[in-house]
Amino acid sequence: MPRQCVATPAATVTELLDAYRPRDFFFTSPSGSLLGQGVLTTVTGVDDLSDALHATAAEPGRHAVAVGALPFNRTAPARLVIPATVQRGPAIMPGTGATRARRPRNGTWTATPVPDPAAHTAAVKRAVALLASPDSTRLRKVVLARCLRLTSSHDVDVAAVLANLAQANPGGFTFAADLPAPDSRPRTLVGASPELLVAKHGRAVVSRPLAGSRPRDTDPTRDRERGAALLASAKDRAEHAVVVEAVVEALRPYCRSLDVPDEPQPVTTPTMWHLATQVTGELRDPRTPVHVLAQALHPTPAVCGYPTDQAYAAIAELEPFDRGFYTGAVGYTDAAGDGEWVVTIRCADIHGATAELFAGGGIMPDSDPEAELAETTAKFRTLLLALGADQLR
Ligand SMILES: C=C(O[C@H]1C=CC=C(C(=O)O)[C@@H]1O)C(=O)O
Repeated sequence: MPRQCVATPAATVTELLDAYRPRDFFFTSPSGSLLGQGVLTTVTGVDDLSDALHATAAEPGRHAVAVGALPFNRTAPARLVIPATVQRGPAIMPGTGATRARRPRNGTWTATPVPDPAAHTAAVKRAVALLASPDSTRLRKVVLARCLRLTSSHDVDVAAVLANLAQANPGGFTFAADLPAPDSRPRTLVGASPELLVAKHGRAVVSRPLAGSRPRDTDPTRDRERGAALLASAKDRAEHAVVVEAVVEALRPYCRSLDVPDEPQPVTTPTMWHLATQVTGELRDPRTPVHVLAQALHPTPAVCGYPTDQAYAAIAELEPFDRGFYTGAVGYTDAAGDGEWVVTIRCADIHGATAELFAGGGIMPDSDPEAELAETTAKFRTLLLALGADQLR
């Protein structure tokens, strides 16, 4: 019987980041940090995760932990791992300098947008037409994304990118997850998501969907105006409401009570404003594992659209690339079924000297194609800054 060694609490976030190597799993959130190293068991279906966790005998008195990533496509294989060792640490305390940035040694970059900006605005126009079409009266929202393929003259320093993301986004969910690679070099999904898909502790469940965005402005007055304009925007509030409705609909069967604020809140990351709603609930059965809730919620209309099947079909028609693990979920579950899973956005898929960055936005009947393009450009900045490639924007 495999045994997992879990040390908790173990280390500072900086120690965990310094110990991180490609192929490990790293996750930090406002409630703590985790580093998983080595592999005891690998699982490709989220439905098999609970059995794998229970089969893993933890050290006496300790809990086993499963970590990993779910792809956007619910029928594609997930990458879920029970690591050989897990170290837990505290959350990053914003403003305390608990983490430090590293200068990435990546050489010179070339960038290829897929699709190119003009093709993305054309796809947004087609989506707007689809949303208005009498044939698709039920399609209310679709999320369209684009990819920026970067190639460096050197292999990308994934540990430096991860440290930079953690340092620049102390209030977010920064992660690195190993992915199946086409050769012997590691392939890593790395990012700093602002969006909590679901967290569960005992009976308590929390989801914080985001939808509706504006780029930040360097001028504080104009920046505040952008936040206020976002909160006042009918288009963004409608886009947001679709997501909250779907989150509530997915959680309701599992919860004996749910608390849903009437109004969204404007929240910031270093690069973006978003509308957020914190949904909290009490589970009927506290043994429901958090990954089961994540699977019930995924994909929310924040990353796919609504209704899901029609939105999924529109994405397949309009996006000229495979999303892979972008707009999936990343997180961990412990032996009690508690844990956190976040929406895989503001991320890159890094393999050798290439980094594929992804960014999308929710398209509504009144979306402006140029504004949607600008939104994706602004969202790329989270990763471009961490890569030391911000000059490419
Ligand atoms: C799909 C993405 O963002 C989603 C999450 C927050 C806000 C969004 C928006 O305003 O469109 C998107 O729904 C992405 O960042 O790639």
